[in-house]
Amino acid sequence: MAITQEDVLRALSYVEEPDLGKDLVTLNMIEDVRIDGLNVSFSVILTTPACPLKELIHNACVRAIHTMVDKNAVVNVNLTSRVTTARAANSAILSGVKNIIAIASGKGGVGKSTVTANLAIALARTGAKVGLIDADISGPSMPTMFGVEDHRPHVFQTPEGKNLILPIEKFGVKLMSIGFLAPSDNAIVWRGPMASSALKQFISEVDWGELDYLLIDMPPGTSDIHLTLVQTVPVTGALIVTTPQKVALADAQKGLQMFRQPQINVPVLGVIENMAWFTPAELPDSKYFIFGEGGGQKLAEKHEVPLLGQIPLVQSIRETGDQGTPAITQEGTPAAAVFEQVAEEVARQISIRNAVTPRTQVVEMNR
Ligand SMILES: Nc1ncnc2c1ncn2[C@@H]1O[C@H](COP(=O)(O)OP(=O)(O)OP(=O)(O)O)[C@@H](O)[C@H]1O
Repeated sequence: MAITQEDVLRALSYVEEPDLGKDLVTLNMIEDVRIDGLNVSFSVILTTPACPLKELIHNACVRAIHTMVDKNAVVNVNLTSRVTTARAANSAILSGVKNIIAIASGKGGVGKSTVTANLAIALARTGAKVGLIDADISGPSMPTMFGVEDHRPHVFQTPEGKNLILPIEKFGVKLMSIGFLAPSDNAIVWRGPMASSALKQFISEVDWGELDYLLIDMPPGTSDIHLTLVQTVPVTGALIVTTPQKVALADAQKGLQMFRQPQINVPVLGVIENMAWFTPAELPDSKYFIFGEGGGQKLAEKHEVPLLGQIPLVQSIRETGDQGTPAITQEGTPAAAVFEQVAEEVARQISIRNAVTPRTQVVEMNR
């Protein structure tokens, strides 16, 4: 008997998206079903191009067609993606941006900027449209890490007469940094209100265009800038970067709790443990837990959020950052593989958040 579209959809209605707990047909993830004799093809629209479950979903689809439709069918699954959003369709601010992600740490120097830079590039390399705001006034390091210290963003005028800044583009990421506005030895001027107004400018006066993910590298601790951010845009979720060290964890917890305060109410997507162990280049299989062991896991468990990854302390991560070619760009290296995995986990948690958690509200200002 000839295979029909109904046969195919019925079979695929038994394939579950493991994270979202519903089947692919109910989730409207199947499109473009074509049948030609025993040749069956269809598209599966994933929630992110960085989906770590790609292979699993692909195999489950093929198995479902072979088991429930025809064991001799030649199945061609076209995996593609449309990044989900929990933002309102008519947002006035950052209207083309689907997900706004704050990256925070409690303590300074835990590697938040290093993690953010690698994460942004890793997401862009999967095919996602990615922007990055460096709002870290304590030391805006993105221009160095992206190798664009000497670049200055151009300003252009829209047909409506509004001035817009064009972000710098490198490694497939659109970048704006406080570091582009003042030489690094002037960093001290970026205290308080000036930094907050720079962040607002980056949000409303930069031509971000369409983005799947806009990452915002926040200053360490909890500051005015954090409040400015949540009062200006609905933040999709926050990532907390920490080392396993006790003092870093205590500060990371404060940062995490700030986002969770009822009046702020930004979902915490998970914890990333950086400098989880030291691995010398000449002993790639050795792990020295110089900042303690398991701290990120404990923090994640305590606050019931996922541990999104553990990044080792390796010399090449520091060196490549200083050289303006972050570790993720060094294809085939263990460090690049770690950041790829972290990026997949982050994208996965954003998709889950968008499916199950209500939209974030902008925090009202109390004057
Ligand atoms: N996993 C790692 N392995 C080796 N070096 C690292 C690693 N992560 C970060 N570093 C290095 O540690 C230093 C601090 O990192 P980074 O500037 O990213 O931290 P930060 O938390 O953003 O700091 P700040 O408090 O200034 O915002 C940098 O020299 C960076 O290259």
